[in-house]
Amino acid sequence: MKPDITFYRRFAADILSDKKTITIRNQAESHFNPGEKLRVGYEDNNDIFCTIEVISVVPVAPGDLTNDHARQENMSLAELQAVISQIYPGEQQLYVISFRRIDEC
Ligand SMILES: CC(=O)Nc1cc[nH]c(=O)n1
Repeated sequence: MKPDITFYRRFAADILSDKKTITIRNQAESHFNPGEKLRVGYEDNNDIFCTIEVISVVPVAPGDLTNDHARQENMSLAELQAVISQIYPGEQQLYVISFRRIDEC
């Protein structure tokens, strides 16, 4: 079965150990709703590695990212800003998807 959302493989360990509890996405992936349960897969092969429940989806401008966002990504703010500008160059509107991991697969 296809995942509902995918992550780069390098983020999987942090998700599975509950150190990463948000993901920042663009409009194309802002359609999730609180309470929705999502199958989570690897970006490179779509293999599913866990399930998460969406807690909230909140708009954020890249310039408004904070240390609190970085802590929830298990990164420094400088690392988070670099990752976001690499994945979403030039995007002015992003969305913070907060989640809790339900289980490993
Ligand atoms: C596949 C993909 O886009 N993964 C992302 C993007 C932004 N944040 C994140 O945690 N994972």
